[in-house]
Amino acid sequence: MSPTTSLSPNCSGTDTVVATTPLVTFLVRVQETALRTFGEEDFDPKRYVDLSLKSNLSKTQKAFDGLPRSGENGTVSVEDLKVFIATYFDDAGNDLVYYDPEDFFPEPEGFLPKVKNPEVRSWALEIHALWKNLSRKVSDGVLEHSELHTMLPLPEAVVVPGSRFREVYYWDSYWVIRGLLASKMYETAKAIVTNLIIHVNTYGYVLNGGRAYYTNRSQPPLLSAMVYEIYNRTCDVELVRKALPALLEEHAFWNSEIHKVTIQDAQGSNHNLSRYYAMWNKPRPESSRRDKEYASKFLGNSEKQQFYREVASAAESGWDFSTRWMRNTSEFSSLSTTSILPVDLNVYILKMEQDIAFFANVLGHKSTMESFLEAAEARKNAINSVFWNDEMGQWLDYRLINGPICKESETWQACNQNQNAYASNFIPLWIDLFHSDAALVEKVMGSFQSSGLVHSAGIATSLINSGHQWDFPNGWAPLQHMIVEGFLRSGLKEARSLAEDIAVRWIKTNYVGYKKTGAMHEKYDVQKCGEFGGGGFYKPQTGFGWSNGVVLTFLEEFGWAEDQSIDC
Ligand SMILES: OC[C@H]1O[C@H](O[C@H]2O[C@H](CO)[C@@H](O)[C@H](O)[C@H]2O)[C@H](O)[C@@H](O)[C@@H]1O
Repeated sequence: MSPTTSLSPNCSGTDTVVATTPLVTFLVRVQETALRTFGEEDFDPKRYVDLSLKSNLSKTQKAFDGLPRSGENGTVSVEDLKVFIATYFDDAGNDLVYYDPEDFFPEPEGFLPKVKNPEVRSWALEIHALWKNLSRKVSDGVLEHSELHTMLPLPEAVVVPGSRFREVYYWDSYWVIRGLLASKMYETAKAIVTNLIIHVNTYGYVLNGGRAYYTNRSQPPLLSAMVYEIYNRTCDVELVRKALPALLEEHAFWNSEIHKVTIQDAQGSNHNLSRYYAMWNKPRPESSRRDKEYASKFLGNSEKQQFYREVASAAESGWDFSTRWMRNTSEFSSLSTTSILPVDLNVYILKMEQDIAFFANVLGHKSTMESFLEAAEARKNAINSVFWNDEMGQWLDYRLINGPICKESETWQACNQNQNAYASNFIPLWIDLFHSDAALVEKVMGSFQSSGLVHSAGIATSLINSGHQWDFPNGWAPLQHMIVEGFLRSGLKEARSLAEDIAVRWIKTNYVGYKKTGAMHEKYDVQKCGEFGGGGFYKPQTGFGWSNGVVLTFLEEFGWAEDQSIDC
């Protein structure tokens, strides 16, 4: 699955596409047939690209082509398709087996010492026990016959987000790991990191998720942050030794020609920043019909291909989908992810640079340490010059004037900062380079409190109710966590109490939602305590890896007093 590249002047690699597997291509045909046969109700396209073959592909394809068809569309009957699927496939999810983590104890020693309230403590233990439900190993069948599966082989245990997300996800794993550390499950945390390092060693980057159809893109790059947190708790130098070469490779990926953009500031200095850029220009196999539906608005083939790249790049951002990536916030087909320099992505890469310098120091690699300290300093300056808006007291995404078309460099213009309020405008506070500046934190805190993003049940993703899941009124665990941790780590008294206030609202909504539905949810509605979120192109999911991780992390940090109410 090596990248195929054709070069255009000053624009090398921007039409890069990573080929998919014949199995994925075939499963998309089965998926399209299933939609025609079974209809829209309860149809999840991802289920079909997650099916495993019982025997070889050509035999299965032959049987599929031989199914009796009727009408203009060549519709297969419900009965025939059901029998075909049952005969030739193992159901989605059979390619992973439940795994009993050896480091799981029902009540680990030193678990959440600050949680005194018995009701909250027993709920926290239930959340902790969910790690057992979500722990998996790739089955032996996948390891022996990978050509029969879209699941990619990985040797170690993983923790999946839950429900339809039956494989490891890149950025989800950061909050899963934070929760595992609160649960004292250090070996499980290391196993996840080992798998993600294998992704880098195999593909050159960490994949969006552990499936063949995710090989064309990554996700918000938080591998260094995972290693950093584990090292902080375990002092495992061997993990750092194993991770460092992979992190150097990952850093090169995010600074490669397709991702790197140069902006010249008002003073004439050049700054390098990164963008999301998926190596794919077709419908996403896991959501092919929706992608095609929107692309049908475009007439030309090259416009369609560009649109599909914008869709896949939005999936790479983890914010799939959001008005953040749209030129016209009410028009999904105006998606232009690759023309945007995102604040949060550059913060993650800046953290990666700092972490690499830290790890290089641990291992005594002086010149690597020095060059990454320099890289971090340069990116910090770039973030300040391109994203910071002093009047608003926020960092704003920057829209490229020339769109995705490549140029040597572009000149910065204030009007290209996106002034809409997004939770991502506050993510820089998460890292110490920004939260250690007290005057800056005070200014950003004021701006955050008057942004309209803070609601009774948490921080909204945006102010725009677009129907997309990374917009109002949804709140997502990772965004709550980074903003809370940023304020908290500033050390300012007022910022700490703001952080605690938001964490308490978030814990309550998760708790009440759990009591009402018996489940932890992927996202929540920040307007109504105890309600889960909606919108987007798939049904709301439960499980849920990062929500569990953030609740445990918040409870570990802030605790819960004996007499503190947990109700909304
Ligand atoms: O199937 C559609 C999309 O699903 C994923 O995105 C969402 O779930 C992920 C797992 O929790 C999460 O990491 C992401 O932020 C969510 O928006 C997947 O990552 C997409 O690539 C996929 O197209």
